[in-house]
Amino acid sequence: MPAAPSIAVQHLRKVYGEIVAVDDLSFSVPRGTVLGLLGGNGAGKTTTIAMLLGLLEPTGGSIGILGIDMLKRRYAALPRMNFSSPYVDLPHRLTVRQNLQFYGRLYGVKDLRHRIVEIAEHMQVAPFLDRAAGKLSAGQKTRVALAKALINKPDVLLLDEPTASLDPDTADWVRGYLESYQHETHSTILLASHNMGEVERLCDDVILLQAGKVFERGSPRELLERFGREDMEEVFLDMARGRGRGLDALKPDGGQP
Ligand SMILES: Nc1ncnc2c1ncn2[C@@H]1O[C@H](COP(=O)(O)OP(=O)(O)OP(=O)(O)O)[C@@H](O)[C@H]1O
Repeated sequence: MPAAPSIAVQHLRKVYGEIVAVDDLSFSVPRGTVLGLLGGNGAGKTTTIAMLLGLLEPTGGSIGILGIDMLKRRYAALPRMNFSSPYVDLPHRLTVRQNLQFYGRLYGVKDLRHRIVEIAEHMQVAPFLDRAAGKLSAGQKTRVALAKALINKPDVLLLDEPTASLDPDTADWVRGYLESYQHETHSTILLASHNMGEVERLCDDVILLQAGKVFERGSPRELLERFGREDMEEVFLDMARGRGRGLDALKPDGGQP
């Protein structure tokens, strides 16, 4: 029997008053793969990630992570997950070390002292472990957020703009790190990003989201072929400017009314 996907989302919906932020979204992510979630501002990426984490209650639909129903038993899955987001600040007054200790305990990390030293070295935050988190530069904060996201060696990692604010060299190095982490641990990553090079490099599969709905889905290579483009930046611009075909165009009637 094939293994259950690490992430299984069905008919997910989130409505804020008149705004439909996520509209009947269904997808699954097999274990050991990376899914990219792409979309313009307001497409519903952050809302989707917040629902996967149980931070936001869906208006409808279901979410399974590692075979666990997140709407009923999320506390069984959370210790094996983690996330980073530029929209969620770590407590400002605590030092980086105290933050990592706090989250490490929350996730029940064994031999936490050693793990903090290890991840601080990997994410190159060791020189400012004893500085208050609120007093770091934007790029330093991003690296601390990633250290926090990896503290429990998660099986499922949700990354919202993981390289935001990083200089090109550091961003490239972080992508390399995530690539090796994913290969070594066979973990599953969901990546929301506006960086198309990052998506092409890291993702096995990509969902193009528009107004909370799936506009297109495929591997970067399939999307490039389907759109007749050379890189994902051009694919993204086609979608944003209404030149993409969308899933309707793949239906036998070509989406004709
Ligand atoms: N708390 C809220 N109340 C009302 N509307 C909201 C709320 N949070 C998000 N929205 C709306 O839901 C839609 C999806 O927002 P979301 O933040 O998920 O988009 P996004 O794809 O992450 O965008 P960005 O790339 O700008 O981060 C937007 O129209 C947004 O204005």
